[in-house]
Amino acid sequence: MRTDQPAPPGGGLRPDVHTGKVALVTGGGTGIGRATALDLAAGGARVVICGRRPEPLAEVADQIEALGGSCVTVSADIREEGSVTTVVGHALEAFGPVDVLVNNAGGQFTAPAEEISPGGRRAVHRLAVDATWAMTREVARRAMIPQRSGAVFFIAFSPRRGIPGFAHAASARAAVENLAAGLSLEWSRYGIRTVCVAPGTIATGGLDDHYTAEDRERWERSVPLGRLGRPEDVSGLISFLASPRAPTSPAPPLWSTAERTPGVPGTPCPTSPRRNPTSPRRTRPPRTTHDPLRH
Ligand SMILES: CCC/C=C/C(=O)SCCNC(=O)CCNC(=O)[C@H](O)C(C)(C)COP(=O)([O-])OP(=O)([O-])OC[C@H]1O[C@@H](n2cnc3c(N)ncnc32)[C@H](O)[C@@H]1OP(=O)([O-])[O-]
Ligand SMILES: NC(=O)C1=CN([C@@H]2O[C@H](COP(=O)(O)OP(=O)(O)OC[C@H]3O[C@@H](n4cnc5c(N)ncnc54)[C@H](OP(=O)(O)O)[C@@H]3O)[C@@H](O)[C@H]2O)C=CC1
Repeated sequence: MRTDQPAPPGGGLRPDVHTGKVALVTGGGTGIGRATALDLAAGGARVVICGRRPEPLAEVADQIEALGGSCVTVSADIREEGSVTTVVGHALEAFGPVDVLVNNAGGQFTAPAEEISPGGRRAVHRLAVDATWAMTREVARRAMIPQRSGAVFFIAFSPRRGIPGFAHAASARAAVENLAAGLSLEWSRYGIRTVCVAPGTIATGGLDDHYTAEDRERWERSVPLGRLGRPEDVSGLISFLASPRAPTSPAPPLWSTAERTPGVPGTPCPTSPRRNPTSPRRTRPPRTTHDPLRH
């Protein structure tokens, strides 16, 4: 099978596969979230996307509408108290009950574990774990539990055993993965499926902005296919799993789009330059290039 072909639009699914559904994608303005919003819309879903910056959201909405779909954007920082309620309120008001929630918003910096401050760890967990749970609970209570159906997606990391430089972020995703597994058992009584997708390393703007070319080359070498994944690899899987074709009975709660060679002791931390080099936080001790796992 050729693996370098462009991904088919809509993940190759029928253009009416999601007709009548409402999907909410957090972080839907860029990368994996953008591809997911486009794929779900290509299948006929009406889509709500949120993120902090309005510009990328507007671009995605324009793209969806140009293809004949419907998209509402909500600019919000979902870590802030109240913003989750606002986002869900907008979704319900615009399109009615949400059928598909994709908890995609997330991010982190990389640093040797011992240099991650409590505030840095907290910043990452507030987004990956707390905001994700707040969004899931809000959508479940206001839409999915009352209508006794729904599909909730979570994004984890692969490899799943821990990643050097990501002690805070990988542990946050482990929490999310466990949440998906627990909810899939608990909420099956409401007809709600909860699924965790663990992408490998996916070539997105987020990856380009936050990691060096050297990190990227090393990641590419670690992928058996020899190339990074595409956002459409992940969005196509999510679109399929949100469709009626997806397995419904005790669905495996974790799906992986790619597996990388697991980090072995000695794998150096990726470097993560700050986006704004004039940031006052640059005054912290320079990040070392030492290998935290090598004695
Ligand atoms: C397989 C895995 C591959 C995954 C790839 C992807 O996910 S690609 C997707 C990639 N996309 C993304 O990753 C999305 C973009 N990422 C982000 O927006 C940020 O990384 C964020 C999620 C932490 C946002 O947090 P925010 O706006 O709240 O940040 P803030 O500036 O207010 O700082 C809060 C705390 O964090 C600390 N701190 C921050 N940076 C560093 C650093 N480099 N070093 C050390 N520490 C750092 C900072 O000092 C402070 O702690 P303190 O001083 O109070 O103790
Ligand atoms: N690319 C990869 O290799 C992998 C990515 N992932 C995860 O997949 C998800 C998407 O990543 P990717 O597309 O690569 O990266 P991006 O950085 O492009 O996507 C992150 C999205 O989340 C939004 N976001 C971030 N913080 C907040 C916030 N506080 N409130 C609302 N929205 C927010 C961002 O928009 P804005 O900045 O405007 O708020 C952005 O649209 C992330 O959770 C990432 O960690 C997981 C494994 C691998």
